[in-house]
Amino acid sequence: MCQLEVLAQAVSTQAQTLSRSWHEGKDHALSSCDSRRTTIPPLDPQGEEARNQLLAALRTLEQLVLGPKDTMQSFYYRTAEAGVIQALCQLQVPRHVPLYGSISYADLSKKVGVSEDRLKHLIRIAAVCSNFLAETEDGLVKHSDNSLIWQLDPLAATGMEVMLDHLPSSSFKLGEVCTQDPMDEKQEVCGFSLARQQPLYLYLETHPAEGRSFAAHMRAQAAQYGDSAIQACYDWSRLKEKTIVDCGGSFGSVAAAIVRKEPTIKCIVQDLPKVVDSAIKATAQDSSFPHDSISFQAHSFLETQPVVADVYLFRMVFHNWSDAGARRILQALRPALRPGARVVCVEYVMPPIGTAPSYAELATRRLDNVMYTLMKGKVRELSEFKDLFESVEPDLVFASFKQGQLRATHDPRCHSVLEWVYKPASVQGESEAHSS
Ligand SMILES: C[S@@+](CC[C@H](N)C(=O)[O-])C[C@H]1O[C@@H](n2cnc3c(N)ncnc32)[C@H](O)[C@@H]1O
Repeated sequence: MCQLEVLAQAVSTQAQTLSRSWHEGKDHALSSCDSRRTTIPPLDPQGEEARNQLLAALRTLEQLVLGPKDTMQSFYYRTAEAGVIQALCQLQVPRHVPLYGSISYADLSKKVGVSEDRLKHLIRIAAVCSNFLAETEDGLVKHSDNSLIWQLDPLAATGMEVMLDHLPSSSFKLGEVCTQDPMDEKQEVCGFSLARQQPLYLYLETHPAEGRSFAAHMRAQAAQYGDSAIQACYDWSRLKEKTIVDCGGSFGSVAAAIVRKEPTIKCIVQDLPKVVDSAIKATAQDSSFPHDSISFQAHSFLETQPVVADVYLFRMVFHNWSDAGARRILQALRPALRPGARVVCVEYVMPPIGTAPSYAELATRRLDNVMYTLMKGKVRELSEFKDLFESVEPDLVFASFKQGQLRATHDPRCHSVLEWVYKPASVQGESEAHSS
């Protein structure tokens, strides 16, 4: 059998397994007005693995069928097609198309102030190329599975709009970034800042509506699977009676998940002053928030850490920072470290090239690209994490690594956990002397 047939057969086998798992639950209809589902239904482990394998096989199959020249063309065509979806969103088109039923081009044209002819072209491009919006048999505009998100999950839709507005244009600055900062020494020189003349966080501050949408979308993404992903990723019972500083802990949802699992833990959530202000206001109204166990503190992790604690937690922080920035964060932590203190990172970790299933590596390399483009961040391999910590504080001894799930599409279950313990050489020397 040739590669084409082998792949096609793999697709068929995996599709059968996926279909079995998919149809086991009652609620299996994909995004539709009736199911109100914008994600695939929960699958059993076999179904999950079949989905991963299927996505990888379909991608290889498509490239094989296209051949190299048409594959390369499809890359820039798709970028241009993302531009069409961005334009339709900017014009608020998907919000004017009703959840049920349809709208005429004439009415849509009046609502968004663009000619019927131009709308027809744009919507037909989006519908045919990206399954975004659709036409009824009578030539009216209705939602497709993909555009339904704009009606069913406005928070996700707004987050996607922010990404569509900025990610493609920022990514086309990467060459310039590498020319201006060839050694990755300047955190502020990144695709986003070259495209928008200011870094992402300042841009979001000066565009408050976008800032609020972006932050809410990010929080919703991080909170997928509720408390369970964070509670399962580490044995929090090992930290009974301990104090954790959650560095860059945002609105305290991670801290809340931890103390709900292990109520003897005390947590201090640190973040930038504006975030802490909003977090205090938001949690004050939330009677389910474990106020007795969690306090908030405004502190930049680029400044000397003021709290001596048992554990310093960094969840989804380091991937936002270049090595130079990450070293600053660790340097600022050093003065607070006491023997036995732990540093725990909950992060996406890049598998060394070619070692993980291709679907998992693809998803993680995509994330690496997004982080570098938007923030000069980096998704690190385990060895890169170890080198980073070693370069700043060799007495932080690497203690453990727990691999997150390998999946074709990322969610908090994919987070790995890395742990270091502070064992200063002098203390290590003393304990060795006592034991001999
Ligand atoms: C990707 S979010 C992760 C939030 C949270 N740890 C979680 O896992 O959901 C990064 C967080 O770092 C915070 N942050 C950025 N710069 C910071 C700084 N210099 N000092 C403290 N926090 C900072 C942001 O406000 C944001 O809450």
